[in-house]
Amino acid sequence: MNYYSLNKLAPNTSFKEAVIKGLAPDRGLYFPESMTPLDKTIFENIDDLSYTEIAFLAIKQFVAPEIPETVLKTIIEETLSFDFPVVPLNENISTLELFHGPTMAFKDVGARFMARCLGYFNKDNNNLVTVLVATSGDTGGAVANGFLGVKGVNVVILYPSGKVSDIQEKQLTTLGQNIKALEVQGTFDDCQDMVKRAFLDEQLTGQMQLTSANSINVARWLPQLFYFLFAYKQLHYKHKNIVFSVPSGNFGNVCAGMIAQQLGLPVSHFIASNNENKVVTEFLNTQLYQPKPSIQTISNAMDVGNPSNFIRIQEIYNNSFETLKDNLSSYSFSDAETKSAIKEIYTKFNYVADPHGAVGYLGCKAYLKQHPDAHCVFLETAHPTKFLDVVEEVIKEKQPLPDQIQEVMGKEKVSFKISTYEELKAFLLNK
Ligand SMILES: Cc1ncc(COP(=O)(O)O)c(C=O)c1O
Ligand SMILES: N[C@@H](CCOP(=O)(O)O)C(=O)O
Repeated sequence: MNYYSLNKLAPNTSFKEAVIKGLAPDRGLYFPESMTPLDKTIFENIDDLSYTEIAFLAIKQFVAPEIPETVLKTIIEETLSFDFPVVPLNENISTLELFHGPTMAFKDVGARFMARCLGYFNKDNNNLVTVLVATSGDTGGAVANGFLGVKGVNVVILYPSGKVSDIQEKQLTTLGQNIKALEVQGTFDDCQDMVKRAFLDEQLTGQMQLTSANSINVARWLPQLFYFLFAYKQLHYKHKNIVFSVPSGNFGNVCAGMIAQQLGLPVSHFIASNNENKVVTEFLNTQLYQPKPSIQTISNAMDVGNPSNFIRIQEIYNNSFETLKDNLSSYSFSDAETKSAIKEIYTKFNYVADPHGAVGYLGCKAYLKQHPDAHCVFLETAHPTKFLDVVEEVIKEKQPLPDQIQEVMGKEKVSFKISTYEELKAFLLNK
């Protein structure tokens, strides 16, 4: 598959080059040149297919021919070595748990898939690749874990100081080896801007091969489409009118769901559920797209004021506002509403949700008011214990710590403080 830049000022490129570059030279995001819908029988016979078979059939067109099918099968098997259960809450609402991976956030799949693709592309050369990542909380930990010890790859993670949870910070600052963490005095958007600026800096790109492990990288973004197929496999026999409520920040996840829809997944609608960072909610109400500085909330991984992937979403729907509105609704919720939702989910359904999942639940409720016949699946994108302070305060109960979390708790944080792009550049050049 070839990819084109959404800024349309750079040459089209292969999957391999798109993964190694991350962002196109014109600063555009890469987008697949074509998408062939999957054979209908795949959806008809989905019960007979395993998760790895479904994932293989869905992604192979995007990575061929650079990743041979036998290699792809191994990459997928290693990537998907944990479960993706759907838990029903009532007749109209289920949750898809995406936190059973090593860092207990949905980013694990994309990070593990991309690390293995890059490892494969790098196996025969000695060129060192530097992976730059901006994180508002979860991407950093997942990328640190997924890329730890990958030959020929150094990872530099930028995170906003004081704006990630304690456990998230431990996950991204304690692994050592080829993983370095930079603590930025600023917001997630500042981190993301610095990363994007580095890709354009010829002094840097002349001396090192830089790539991104944020969802701007197609190998990080596209595997997220698996989740929607896995949910369908578990629900299709019970519910016909399935909609997904996706807690959204950088909009990579909901956009991956839309790719699954383009591949033929019978899903009738998407809901982008937001916290107070609501540029897309406002766009759908006003047709004005106005990025804003991000606001700090208790669903911190969604504190994004200028979501990278919105441009891909517009491309999927041919930049038509009407088509977009037919396929996407968006709602925004305050921290107080999110806390009430955590409480409600616990008291009504005896289920402990994290603040991001709780925003997704609220999105379901808002949508179901207008569409009572739908079955809404909200994505539970991180494990509640990653946000221990908030969750325990709301449900007033101590939560047991899963092994993955206990493992990092006692480790020592190592980070380097920076405030400006110049400091990032100096760090990269002196490394
Ligand atoms: C727990 C959690 N929920 C939701 C999101 C938002 O996902 P996206 O950036 O793909 O919109 C993130 C971060 O990406 C996250 O870590
Ligand atoms: N919410 C993310 C922000 C970055 O999103 P990405 O999907 O583009 O990596 C985080 O947790 O870091």
